[in-house]
Amino acid sequence: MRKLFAAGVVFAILAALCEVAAIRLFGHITDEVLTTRDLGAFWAPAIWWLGLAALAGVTSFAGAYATALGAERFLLALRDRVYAHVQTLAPDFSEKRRLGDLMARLTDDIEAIEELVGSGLVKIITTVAGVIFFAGAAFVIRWDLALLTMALIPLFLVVSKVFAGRFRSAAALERASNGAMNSVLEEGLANQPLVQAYNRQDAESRRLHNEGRGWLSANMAQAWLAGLYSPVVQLIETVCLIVILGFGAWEIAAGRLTLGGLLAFAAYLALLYPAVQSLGELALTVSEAAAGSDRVIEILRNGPAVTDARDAGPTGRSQGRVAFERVGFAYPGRGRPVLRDLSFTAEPGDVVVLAGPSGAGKSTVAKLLLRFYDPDEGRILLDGTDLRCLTRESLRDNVTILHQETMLFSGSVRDNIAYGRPGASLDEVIRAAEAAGVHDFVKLLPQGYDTRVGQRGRLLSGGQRQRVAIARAILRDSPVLVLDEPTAGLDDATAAQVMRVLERLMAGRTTLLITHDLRHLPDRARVVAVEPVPREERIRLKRVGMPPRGLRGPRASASDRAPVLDRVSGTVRAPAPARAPASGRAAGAGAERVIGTVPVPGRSAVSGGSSGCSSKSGRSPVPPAGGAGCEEAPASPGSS
Ligand SMILES: Nc1ncnc2c1ncn2[C@@H]1O[C@H](COP(=O)(O)OP(=O)(O)OP(=O)(O)O)[C@@H](O)[C@H]1O
Repeated sequence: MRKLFAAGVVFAILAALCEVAAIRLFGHITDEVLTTRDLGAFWAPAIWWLGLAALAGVTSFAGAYATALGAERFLLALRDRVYAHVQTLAPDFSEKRRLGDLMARLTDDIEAIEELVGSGLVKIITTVAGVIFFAGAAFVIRWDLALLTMALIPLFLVVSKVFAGRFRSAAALERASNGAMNSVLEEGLANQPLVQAYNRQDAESRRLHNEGRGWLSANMAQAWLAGLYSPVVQLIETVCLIVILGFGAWEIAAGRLTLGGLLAFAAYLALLYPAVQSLGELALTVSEAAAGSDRVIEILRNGPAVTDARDAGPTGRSQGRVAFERVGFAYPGRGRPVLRDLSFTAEPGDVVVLAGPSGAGKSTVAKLLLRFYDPDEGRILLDGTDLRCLTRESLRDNVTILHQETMLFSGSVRDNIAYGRPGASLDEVIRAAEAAGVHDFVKLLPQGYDTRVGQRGRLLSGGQRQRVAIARAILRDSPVLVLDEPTAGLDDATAAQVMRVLERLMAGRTTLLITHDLRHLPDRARVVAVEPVPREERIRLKRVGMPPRGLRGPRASASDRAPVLDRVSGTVRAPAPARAPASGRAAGAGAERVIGTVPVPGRSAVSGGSSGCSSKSGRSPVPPAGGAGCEEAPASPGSS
């Protein structure tokens, strides 16, 4: 790209030099041919002039092409870079923002940066070079006239400076309102079924109109400034030309300047002043570009919430032993912790159900397991290794999450299933689809596996989308599985059907099942209740036992109803024998039971030494908060 920009500069300078030489020839023709009426002296300079014009045409085309190519490549690379950066940030980054605004930053505003540092830079260099050449040539003809010309140039610069400041504010407003307008469009289109079902079409149109009005007035402010700028500058230019021509006429009358000299001088000025003027316009473009670039830089300033430690290593295929050891966590910027002293273990083949009220922090457990964030206290282990000692890529290769809201892309059914394992063959896709119960309905689709599923899979039913996502997870075949509310909102029969499909997926894997719904749990399920952290500095740790399915209910004996106890690290131990659920709460499933109350340990209680990355024990002492023994790579903002 740099080479292309350099070539653009060189060609543009060559073109400018050709113009300088052509004007010199014009002066020569005026003095040696027109004034002397010597036609014989015309042909040689005329042929040179033609040659120069052809060369100027070729070089200016080559310069423009090289600059455009460099600019487009720069744009492509910059967009890739910023998008790749956004993908390193915790998903909450985009969730907290308006998507339309984010997209405007990734498209229009990035283009503005290109204008600033790509083609803009080339334009600045070549315009400055043009100013120097035309001014230099004018100096050669008459240095005193040229000095007078130069003395008038600051007038242009003062005017452009005054305009540029105002233009930047207007451009910043226009960028922001463009983002706001895109957000309204994106939200309105993404939620179209809701908009129509709630008869909110007019309200949405009004919302767009209001944002559009803000955008319109910002654009008009820009148009007003740009429109005013040109006549003001042209007026100054005309004044300058009249002064120079008047002075030149006086010099000709005194016999100190030839007509050809004055005409060539005027021709240089005719190129010089527009060049100076376009330098001023560049100041406006730069102002506009700077407004856009501020918005992109704001994205780049956000660093990822976690980075790989310098000594982090990849893990191969994990066995799937997961352990949370006295984990405490608060979202960045939120003082109140979401999780406090959470401990549980899950062995390969286990199904650990994370149950608890809405907002208790169940999904946060999944985010911590995927290492979107690191815990503030305690640690999380995979096969006995602290997650902070693993590379995020290898960790995530071992964990598959099925989100509550099924996420599909707008490609075909096959594309969406194969997303779980890029490069999977059609046979593998079909096997996964069969296991997930997708194959039967896909056979009925017009193009089978090549049928496109529409934006976010909207052309499929909710249940079909969910099964495609399950097939994708089956194909991914990772040892640890996180299922986030897979049966939320489903009736009993459908929930049972979904759980039957999921059981195939869960077989042989470690599963964390986040749910409020305690129906249809597999026999081996153990329930860990996640409680909201109370405001006071004490925490009640709840444990829940799930009697095996089929043994719940009134006919089960007391021993049958004994909970399958979770292993608990820390101070809480297995409870006294279980009591039968009092009132068949939660559709007869094992009712929640508080098994212990433990004080929140002070920092000294949890800082019993550091495990270091080499520790393989899932029961090793809890390290100091935030330290796992791995060296954190510096999370320099914007440097991922
Ligand atoms: N990115 C975030 N930044 C700040 N707070 C958050 C963020 N995500 C979640 N929270 C807060 O953390 C708490 C726990 O959220 P979480 O989604 O883990 O709850 P949950 O138990 O999964 O709830 P539900 O059952 O309703 O899905 C909530 O109070 C929520 O508002």
